[in-house]
Amino acid sequence: MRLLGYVFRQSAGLLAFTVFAGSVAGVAAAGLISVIARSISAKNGLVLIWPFVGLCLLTVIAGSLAGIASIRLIQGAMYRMRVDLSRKILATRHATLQKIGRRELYTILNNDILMVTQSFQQMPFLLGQLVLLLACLVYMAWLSLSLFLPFVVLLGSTLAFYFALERIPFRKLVAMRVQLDDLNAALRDLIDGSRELQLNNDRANYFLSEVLSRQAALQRKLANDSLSLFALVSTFGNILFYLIMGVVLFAAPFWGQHPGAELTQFAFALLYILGPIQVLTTSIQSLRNGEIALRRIELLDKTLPESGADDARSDTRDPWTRAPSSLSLQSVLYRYRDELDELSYTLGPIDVELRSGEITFIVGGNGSGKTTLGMLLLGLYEPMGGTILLDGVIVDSDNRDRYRQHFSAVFADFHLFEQLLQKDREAMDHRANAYIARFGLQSKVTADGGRFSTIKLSSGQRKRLALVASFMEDRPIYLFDEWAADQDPEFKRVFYRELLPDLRARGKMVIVISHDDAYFDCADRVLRLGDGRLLDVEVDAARRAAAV
Ligand SMILES: Nc1ncnc2c1ncn2[C@@H]1O[C@H](COP(=O)(O)OP(=O)(O)OP(=O)(O)O)[C@@H](O)[C@H]1O
Repeated sequence: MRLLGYVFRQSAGLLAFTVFAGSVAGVAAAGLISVIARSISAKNGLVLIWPFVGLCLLTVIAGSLAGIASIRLIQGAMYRMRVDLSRKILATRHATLQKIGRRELYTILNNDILMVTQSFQQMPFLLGQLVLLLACLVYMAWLSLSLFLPFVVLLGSTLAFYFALERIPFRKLVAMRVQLDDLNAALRDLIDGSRELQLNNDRANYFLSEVLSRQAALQRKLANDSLSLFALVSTFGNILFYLIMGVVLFAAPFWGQHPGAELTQFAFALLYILGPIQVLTTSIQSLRNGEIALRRIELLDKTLPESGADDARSDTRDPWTRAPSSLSLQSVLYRYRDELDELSYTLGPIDVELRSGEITFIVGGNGSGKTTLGMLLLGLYEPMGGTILLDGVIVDSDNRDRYRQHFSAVFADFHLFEQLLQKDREAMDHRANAYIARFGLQSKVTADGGRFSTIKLSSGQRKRLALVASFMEDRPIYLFDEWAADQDPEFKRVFYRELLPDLRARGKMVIVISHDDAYFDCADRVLRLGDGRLLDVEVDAARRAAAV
């Protein structure tokens, strides 16, 4: 039902057509049974040949149309589900995404959507079988009400019993899906940490036997338990059904007169509906898988805000029409909470003002809060206290998305896109190739057709390419988090002594998180953090250094 509900919301018309075609196929198949059953007891069975051929054709045509329509319906629904979720993820606060966790997001986007697709895909066939079953029941009632009534009561009780029993393997299936997150985390560790593991066989063996195999074995156990139980429940259900057939047929002579032909046709219909019943009971497990996956997707969907609910999208009114000249933090506070929702770290309160045409360094020891302050400045974290003002305008959830559009950043754990992700590819290629040459990468990579020719480069080279992408954005405010950490001495000098002053000369506000104390003199202002507090603000560092 959940699955049908979702598809219905996506495209009611196509769903109605699928249901209609599937039902026609089911009714036609039931008509075939009636024709075959009648031909067994008819004196001249040949007269039924045209109805037989016609119903065969109708079953095939309606069944095929239902199949094709359902494929389009489901693929369309899955496409929209993927795009909607991706859009919502982009509209979600970074802190919320961090809380949900990468592995959960990956499992939902990869595994769960695929699972739902597979589960949906059999819907029209199952619907056809259900309609066939219902049509056969109607036919059986028409054949003999006195045989049908005890049969239908027994069938109803068996089905109720079956669904009560089926809750047990269903619970195991839910546990299996929950554990899949842990298995996927181990698999990601295997892939991301393969170098470290290949260097140390003892660690690799421990990882294989104690981490990965353990998770894989747990998944196997849960799968074995749930699938075996499903198979048992299904077989049990089928046997009960045979028992019902036996009870109805053997006991028939004891409750009323039944002509031979009526009994034969009823027995034939009974045998025939065994097929749809078996199909429906054995497909329950796959439907349940789809249902569990869809629940995870819906849960994520609810956790993520409606488009624009977290931070209004940038199509809202822009309070900043000119390039900003000042960015102030007033008593800004941010707190991390641990798994138990207890406070684990506090940054701030921080009061500081940054200006355009200035280079500001944020310095301090590991864990002093530099990156956290950077995230607050970028508008990727929302302050838990205090205010951020850009050109005197308070940044809030109505304008935070607009605010973010003033920044370009290269994070310490940056992500390098192969595509330039900008329109007007030709002009962009031209600009990108100019930066590529300036950053000394022209022999390694080119920009062509809106993408880099390769991103398989050394880590320092990849970082230079990330700088190309950042410079291409041409934003009024730049933030670099330990950008120069893995650059050779020559390019480090170029970065601090040429590129940063160039940006400053172009009126940009430049924020640099750095441990390179040899270059602190490049800054107009140095913010020194210690244990989440702003210990010191050194102003005019660059000018004083030049004067010495
Ligand atoms: N996602 C997170 N969840 C919980 N706590 C975090 C998280 N990220 C950082 N912290 C905590 O915040 C503190 C500051 O981290 P931050 O990354 O801002 O430091 P940093 O000064 O940039 O350090 P480094 O120089 O090592 O990059 C850390 O001590 C850590 O305990």
